[in-house]
Amino acid sequence: MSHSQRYWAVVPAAGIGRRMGAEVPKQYLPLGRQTVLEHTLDALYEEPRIQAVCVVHAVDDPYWKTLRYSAPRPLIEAPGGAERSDSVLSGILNLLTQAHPDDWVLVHDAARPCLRREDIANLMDTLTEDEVGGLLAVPTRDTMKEADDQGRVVATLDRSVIWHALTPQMFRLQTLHEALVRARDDARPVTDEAFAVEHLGLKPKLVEGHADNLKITRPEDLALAGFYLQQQERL
Ligand SMILES: Nc1ccn([C@@H]2O[C@H](COP(=O)(O)OP(=O)(O)OP(=O)(O)O)[C@@H](O)[C@H]2O)c(=O)n1
Ligand SMILES: C[C@](O)(CO)[C@H](O)COP(=O)(O)O
Repeated sequence: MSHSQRYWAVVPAAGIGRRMGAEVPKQYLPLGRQTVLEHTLDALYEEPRIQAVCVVHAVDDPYWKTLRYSAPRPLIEAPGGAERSDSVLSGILNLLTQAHPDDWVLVHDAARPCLRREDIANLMDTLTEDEVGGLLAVPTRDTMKEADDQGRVVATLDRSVIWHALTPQMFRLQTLHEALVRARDDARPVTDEAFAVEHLGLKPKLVEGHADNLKITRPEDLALAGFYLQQQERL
């Protein structure tokens, strides 16, 4: 690699939180004295190798401007899209105006505030010389069943090969750009970055993280996130 490698982050924060069913999008719900999104940003800025964070928020988002977040390093804004993958692509396009295509980007959900410092560092250390990139993930713990359309078990799966995909997901900017543009042009829905990269014929690396890096999705998840932040002495 001829240039010195740099690391950027994209935080998709343009969702409406339909499954959460709260009065405000879940990234703006309070967890102690800060919002979910501010805890997430704190976690990313704690990693000194990340030189700037691009927050992707909805164009008409009235909540973003009410935050009084003081970022310790550059914070870039980009407009959100209809799906998560559209929002991530918007962030990538913004970064490509100022970054090198071979720079790394870590995409991390706004709704995952409990990301551990050591998990980001481990992801970066593991992948920095990798050809493809990869993602934090945790192996499944339970016995896994495959169902038919009647909700009846048709198979018990080999759980040793099944992982839960978490974020951050870390790829080179040009790889992720190509993957997301191709997914968009093929009208293929992709629920995470790795899914898009897989369709380029590449194999993202799974880096084991921790299950406390949960995504706040349903109402009961908020209290659990508060508990995990307390355990990490961040609340
Ligand atoms: N069009 C979208 C949809 C989602 N996200 C972000 O992607 C992350 C993970 O998505 P998810 O948990 O599905 O969030 P929501 O779309 O807000 O939730 P729901 O599907 O329940 O509406 C969240 O940080 C969310 O803000 C985004 O930036 N742009
Ligand atoms: C990217 C993600 O957080 C990985 O688990 C996830 O795919 C987000 O979307 P979901 O529809 O809530 O699974």
